[in-house]
Amino acid sequence: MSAQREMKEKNPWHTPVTIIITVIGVIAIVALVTVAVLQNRPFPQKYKYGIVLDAGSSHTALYIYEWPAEKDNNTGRVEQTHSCKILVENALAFCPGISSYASAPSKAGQSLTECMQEAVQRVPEKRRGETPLYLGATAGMRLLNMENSAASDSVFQSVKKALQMFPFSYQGARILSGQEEGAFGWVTVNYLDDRLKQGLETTGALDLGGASTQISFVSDNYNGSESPSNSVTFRLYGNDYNLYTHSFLCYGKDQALRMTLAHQSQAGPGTVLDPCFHPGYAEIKNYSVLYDSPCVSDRKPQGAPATFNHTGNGNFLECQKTIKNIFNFTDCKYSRCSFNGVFQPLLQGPFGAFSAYYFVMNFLNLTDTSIPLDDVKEKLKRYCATPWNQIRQRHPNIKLKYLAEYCFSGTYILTLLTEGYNFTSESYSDIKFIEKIKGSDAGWTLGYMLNLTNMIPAEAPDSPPLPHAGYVSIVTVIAVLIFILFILSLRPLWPSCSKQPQIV
Ligand SMILES: Nc1ncnc2c1ncn2[C@@H]1O[C@H](COP(=O)(O)OP(=O)(O)O)[C@@H](O)[C@H]1O
Ligand SMILES: [Ca+2]
Repeated sequence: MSAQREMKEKNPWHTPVTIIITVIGVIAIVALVTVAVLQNRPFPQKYKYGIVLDAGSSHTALYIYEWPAEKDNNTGRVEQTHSCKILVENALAFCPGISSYASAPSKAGQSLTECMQEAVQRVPEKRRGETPLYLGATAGMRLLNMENSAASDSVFQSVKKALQMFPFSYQGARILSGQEEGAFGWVTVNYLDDRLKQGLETTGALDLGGASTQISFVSDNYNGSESPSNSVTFRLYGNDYNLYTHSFLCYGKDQALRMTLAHQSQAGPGTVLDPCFHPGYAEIKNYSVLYDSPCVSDRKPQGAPATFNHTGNGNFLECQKTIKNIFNFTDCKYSRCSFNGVFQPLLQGPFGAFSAYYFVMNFLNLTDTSIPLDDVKEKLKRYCATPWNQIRQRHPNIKLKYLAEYCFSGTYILTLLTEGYNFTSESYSDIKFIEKIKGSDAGWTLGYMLNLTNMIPAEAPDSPPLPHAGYVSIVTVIAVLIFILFILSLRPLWPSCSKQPQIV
């Protein structure tokens, strides 16, 4: 008995002080690691939302964006979660832009109701009040404003009244300048591609609408001084960008078609034999409708009846020649121009081409730009020469207006890119026809919202040096090391073998 008591007394592990220290040590380590884990654990994902209405010349679309609530300032985090196209009741697949309500402005606001109600359902109730809501109108409203500013104001009144009824944070409805439309399209594409935060080479943006078209890119040999009105500067994530951008009003594909047709109708009243429409295509059209646009400077031919026969003969080369008539290539007061005397620096790719560029080239199966340009033209030549009744049979579900115009639209796109912007057989392959990037539509809306909500900082944001998992691992390893050191530091007190008591 006395030997056992002696052993207990000599073995320091059995002293109450050591036991208490060890227990406190273990508790401290567990507490340290737990605090590290809990304190730095990522928050459960909560999202914030933003809504942008794109009031284009041909239709209005609503986009909802979301981003993690605690990371307003980081790139690549804002995503499109929903989009809604405004359709008009009783008019199957007919989606007019707000500018078409010039004669009945009150209906412009009403037309937005369905998509807005959908948005209410999509945004959680407690976020609605803080969700910014923007409406931006583009070339359709620019033209209406030029033609009849009172009608344009009434349309905006109606739209504003309607939007303010919804439980979002309404931030205004306005016409974007062509420069903004081009620049924000460029921001969207480069933001979604994660090129801005990483300071990578940027992608140019080509946007084809119905009433205007935009080209925006960064060119190394362009500093903005030659044509200041084409220059937009940004400082994003600590990088400076000097962007060239131009918007050609009236060179969207619907107005370009109008200008081409008006030019052809000047040949004489009665019939227009149009190489940009399929053989067998024949429609009776109104001169007054054709000439009802500030883009068309020509007048209805003298002594013409109210209508004309629009017939097709499907000839790509002739169509291209006809289209060239709407471009002016002669006057240029700068070192180089695209067309109509507009300055354009040397092209510098890559380029993303979206909106109608994509819709048209996708329909024509021509989005693959690794196909040589001559082969693309050859395919389009064959497509244009295909009789109209065959085209209709092949595509029974495509809206007839689009179907009738794909030959013109494809030819217009190739003419605009090669003759207008000076893309060559080589640089054509720098273009990518895109609809979406990582699930978000390419277009000006996202860039517009990022800009107005200050979500792209001028300087690179500070980020924690370690990710959460790394931080927790390091704290754990250090805690365990401290514990081991502590145990080792008790070593002099450890019982030695020689002192082992003999149990008899
Ligand atoms: N599926 C489609 N096929 C062909 N063209 C389309 C399709 N969907 C939309 N478009 C066209 O895309 C263009 C979109 O232009 P929009 O954004 O409304 O005008 P803008 O940007 O000039 O204000 C219009 O010419 C419209 O007809
Ligand atoms: Ca557009």
